[in-house]
Amino acid sequence: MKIASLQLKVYREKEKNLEQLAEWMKCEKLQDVDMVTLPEMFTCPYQTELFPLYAEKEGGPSCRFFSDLAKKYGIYLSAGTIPEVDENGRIYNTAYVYDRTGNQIAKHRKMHLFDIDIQDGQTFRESDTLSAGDEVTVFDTEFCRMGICICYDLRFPELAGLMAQEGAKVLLVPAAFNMTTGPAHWELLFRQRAVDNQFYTIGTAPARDMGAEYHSWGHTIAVDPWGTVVHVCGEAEQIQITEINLELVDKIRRELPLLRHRRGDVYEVRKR
Ligand SMILES: NC(=O)CCC(=O)C(=O)O
Repeated sequence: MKIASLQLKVYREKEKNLEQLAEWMKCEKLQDVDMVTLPEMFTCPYQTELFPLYAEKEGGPSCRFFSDLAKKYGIYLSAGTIPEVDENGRIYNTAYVYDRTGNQIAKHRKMHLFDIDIQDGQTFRESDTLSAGDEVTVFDTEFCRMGICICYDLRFPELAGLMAQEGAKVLLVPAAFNMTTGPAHWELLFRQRAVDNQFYTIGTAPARDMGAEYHSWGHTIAVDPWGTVVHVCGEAEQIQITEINLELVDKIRRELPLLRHRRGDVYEVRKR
């Protein structure tokens, strides 16, 4: 299975972001991939006050655009995240995934809102305009089961653990770390979750734009189930191609059987 992760720049205009995606999709490198993954909030600059302005209902114009693109190229599309508005006017940071025929096969609302305040570093309060989701999300492809969570969600090992317990062999993470926590924790977290759960972790980030209000760390990354970094990008726009070796997942889980060695008789991680 071949996954292409697109580290794209985020423009202020929503339509321009969709247009650039359509252009990137024509690229030669993408013609034989099985899945394309996109960054967090890739149609909307990462600014809390903009989320309500860019928000769309599930099935809205951006969703239709993604679905058409998945169908046109016959690929799975993990369409990053976009702001979603529900019937009560609540806004979520939402990831949608489409199959090769354009059907929506997964939807994940970010569960852990990114509210941090680091002295002399990054401050952000997603909860100013966003609500949190409460579903753990896995989905099936013809290759394997996959899980998906969004950026800050990755910091919570129980969530990734639940997806592994539910059979995920690849974890997709649309994300946008920043210049404070990115250098310190980005690679560490992707490696840590991969080693804990013996699955691939794929993080897709926006390219860095120093003219934007929020500076993305970039560094779109793929880590294998042994914890080895398979690829990592820099800060500029780039395509990362990852070959997923599912036999490696099975081999590592067989030889170092962490999932079987959990002491379910003493502790457990479970959904409420
Ligand atoms: N968009 C996010 O959730 C950012 C998360 C982040 O940077 C972190 O350090 O965690």
